[in-house]
Order: sequence, then C-alpha cells, then structure tokens
Amino acid sequence: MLRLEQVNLFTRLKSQTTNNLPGYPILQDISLEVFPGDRITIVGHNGAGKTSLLRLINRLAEPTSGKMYLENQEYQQIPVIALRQQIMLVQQEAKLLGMTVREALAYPLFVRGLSKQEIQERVSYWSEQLQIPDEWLGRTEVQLSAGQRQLIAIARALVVQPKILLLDEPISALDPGKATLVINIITQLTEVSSRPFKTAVFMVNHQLDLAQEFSTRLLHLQQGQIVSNLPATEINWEELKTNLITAQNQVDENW
Ligand SMILES: Nc1ncnc2c1ncn2[C@@H]1O[C@H](COP(=O)(O)OP(=O)(O)OP(=O)(O)O)[C@@H](O)[C@H]1O
Repeated sequence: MLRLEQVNLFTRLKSQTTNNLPGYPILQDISLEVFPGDRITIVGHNGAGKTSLLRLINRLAEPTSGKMYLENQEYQQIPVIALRQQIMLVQQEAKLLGMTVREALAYPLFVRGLSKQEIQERVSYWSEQLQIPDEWLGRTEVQLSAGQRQLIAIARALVVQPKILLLDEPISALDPGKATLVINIITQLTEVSSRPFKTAVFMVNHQLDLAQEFSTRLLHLQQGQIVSNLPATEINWEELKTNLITAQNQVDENW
C-alpha cells in the first residue's frame, strides 16, 4: 500500500550568497512497507523525527533522496491533492481555520464532491461515534478546549475514511475515556472489511500502555533513523519503556 525506499530528508539551509548549503539530516535511510489494516505506533524521544516522517508521508515535506510509493505509484506521479485525498494527517496543533465545527467536518467531504445529503449523513454518523454533542457544531475553535479541538481534528480525518491515517499525538489532550473511545474507533477502521479497503494507521503516541493495546507494529526512531521496526507481539514493552526513559534523560543531559 505504502512503500518508502532509502528515504532521506535534510534541512534545506539558505544563505544570502548560495542556496547550496548542505543542511543537516532529519531522517536518514528510511525504508518501510505498510499494508492495509496496519496499526503502527511511532516512538522516539523529542526531535527523533516522528513528526517529520508523518509530514513526509503526507507530502508536506519532500524527500531529499529516496523513493516513496502509494499503491505502487511513485509519489512524484501522484498529484498532491489526489494523494492528500487518500492520506489524512491530524497534526499536533489542531486548527479549524475560523470555521465552525460543522463546517470543518463538512469541508473535506465537500472538496471530495460528496452530495449535501451524504455530507450530512457522514458528519452525523462520525459525530455520534465520537460522542460529539450537537451544541459543539456551531462553535469555532476559540470556543473549544484543547481536548475538544483535538477530538474535532480526529473527526475531520475520520469522516473522510482515508486509506492512510497519520496521527501525531492525537490523544495527548483527551481524557482517559475519550482516548479509549478514539483508540477503539480507529482500531475498528483498520479491521472492518465492509469498505473496499482497511485503513492503515500511523500514530505517534508516548502513552506506551495504550500503544501496546493498539499497535500491530512498532517503529522506533532515534536521531532520524529507524532503530527497530517490529510486530507488536515481538516487542518487550517493559524494556522499551526503560530504553525510552534512559534515552530521553541522555538527551536532556546533553542539552
Ligand atoms: N522545518 C524544519 N527546519 C529545520 N529543522 C527542522 C524542521 N522541522 C523539524 N526540524 C528538526 O528535525 C528534527 C526532527 O523533528 P521532529 O519534529 O520530526 O521530531 P519529533 O520526533 O516529532 O519530536 P517531538 O517528540 O518533540 O514532537 C529536529 O531536530 C528538528 O529540530
């Protein structure tokens, strides 16, 4: 479904005299293959490259070298709009861009050409699934709490029922009940086969207990490189927790 082959991402530094400064590596030699229904948790300490990897897959960043394929078609051959119709990114900072919640949920469906009735049906179906109360629908982002905004950002991605869902710390502001609800709903999306495809999900998540329940694979990034990419059943979760805490402490000491 999605394949990355030896992808590198470097910062592009510019000076007043040249555009050819080398920059420094953000992601190095990233190769991975993703299949329908995969639930991939990405872990790694701050600055390891987790967000950059999601931005690369959503094409908000262009690889410096290497190849990326969606359904065996090279990224360069896919118009960006077509790619983003299949791959939805929920960023850490949810923005509704001045829209009301109702408009924000309807907009991605409108641009995909769904009829007014289909849009209404999808918006009410997903609002109900995520337990979004009717009274929120007329609000704008300044009238929502951080957790409420996060839930709306997730809903806005789910209404589209994308092939690939990229979630950057999607449950960090949610209370435990809502976090579990979101995890369960997303898990169903990856399993239900009534649609022509099962969604594949990448989730950056520091809550390893939830990650352990959720994931089918775990991708561990360190300084822009994949240090492990294993099925969740092969992970020693206790060891991973200790490793991540140790790695984070070492980074903090170096600062
Ligand atoms: N636009 C940019 N220009 C230059 N450097 C960048 C840019 N975006 C990210 N970086 C650098 O790339 C590295 C990876 O950043 P990234 O945001 O992907 O890390 P992360 O693992 O998501 O971190 P966190 O857990 O703190 O969100 C960091 O060293 C960061 O400073």
